[in-house]
Amino acid sequence: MGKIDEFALIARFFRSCAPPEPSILGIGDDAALLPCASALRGNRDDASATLALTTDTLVAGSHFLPDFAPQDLGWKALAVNLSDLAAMGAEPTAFLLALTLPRYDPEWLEGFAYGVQACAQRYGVALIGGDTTRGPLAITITALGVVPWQAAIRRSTAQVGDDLWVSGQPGRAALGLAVRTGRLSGDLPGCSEWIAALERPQPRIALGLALRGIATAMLDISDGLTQDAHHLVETRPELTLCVEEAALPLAPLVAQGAPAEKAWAALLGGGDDYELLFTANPRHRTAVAEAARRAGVSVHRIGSVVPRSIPEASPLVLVRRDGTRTTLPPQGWDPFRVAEPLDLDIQPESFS
Ligand SMILES: Nc1ncnc2c1ncn2[C@@H]1O[C@H](COP(=O)(O)OP(=O)(O)OP(=O)(O)O)[C@@H](O)[C@H]1O
Ligand SMILES: Cc1ncc(C[n+]2csc(CCOP(=O)(O)O)c2C)c(N)n1
Ligand SMILES: [Mg+2]
Repeated sequence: MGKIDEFALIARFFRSCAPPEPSILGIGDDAALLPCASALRGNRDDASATLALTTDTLVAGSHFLPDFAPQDLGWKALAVNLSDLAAMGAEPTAFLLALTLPRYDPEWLEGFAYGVQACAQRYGVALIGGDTTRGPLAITITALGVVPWQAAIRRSTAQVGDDLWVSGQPGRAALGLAVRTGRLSGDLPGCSEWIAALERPQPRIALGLALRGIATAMLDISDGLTQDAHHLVETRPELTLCVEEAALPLAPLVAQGAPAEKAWAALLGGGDDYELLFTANPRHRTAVAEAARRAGVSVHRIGSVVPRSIPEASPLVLVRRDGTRTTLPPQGWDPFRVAEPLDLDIQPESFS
């Protein structure tokens, strides 16, 4: 295959099939939005109820290592889909499960089903259908949620002057993967937490719901903080996101024993984290903190949205501790690029 990334591929081959219908939100956000006079969740009379729909695949070797426990795989396959609903501020309802299995292995299936069930129960979603076939191991889940059309939090609606926030501790999953592949020692104090982030991600459903009416734009950072941050301004050439180095939650990873350079790379471009990246007006700082407290998740204010000075200026800028600025390139996961996930071109100030 020639050199192309995932997003260029979708734009080139699939955009033309997208609905011209303005009442549908199609390709380009974490989930599609399909308005329907819905009977779901008792919203029988609520014509504004909208379905949020998303699908994600996990493929052996590409998304998980061969020794990944089936229970964890079941949990993660559902959790990564629910994360895309969380990123819209949607309430998850149900899911479809398409399984491709190399062989019938009841012991493996029991573990996998147990993990799916645990995640489904935790987030109150029902399995309503799917498909089962034979082939190389792959799991595709399609998740459905509900959100009033006006309440859905899109990627493209950040405002000049907004704060930029991130939930939790991005970088842990990439460090967990580095431990699992022997690139980091398994004796570091943070290991069990990093591996839990990799194997049992917690979709930020409660936070997504609590941020309705507060966040102006949002997405989940499955691919890596800087790469996904670029998506927030992809359709907004008049905006730049400024990320303040001093505000990034790097210290907790280092305190847990991650070598500073690896912690930095994992934080900015590791991916597989499923935290929420969002913007909100500064007058909502207390409301954001309160939403996070209610959801039981930490949030960090890591930067702001500013006007892009000239069209060629960078969509994403790192503001160093001394106030100097440098372009932040999109770093993160791309299934069509094979790269060492913890190698980054850009270094924190202390080692450059
Ligand atoms: N083959 C495809 N055809 C049509 N749309 C697609 C296709 N693949 C992806 N998309 C759409 O492109 C957008 C970006 O896709 P992507 O899978 O990167 O979503 P994401 O939320 O950024 O990442 P993740 O899958 O890691 O959650 C989404 O709106 C998705 O629905
Ligand atoms: C063996 C192995 N290799 C790589 C990774 C990292 N990884 C997998 S999926 C993903 C992001 C979302 O993917 P997608 O956009 O394809 O849904 C990342 C960063 C892993 N966990 N295990
Ligand atoms: Mg997403």
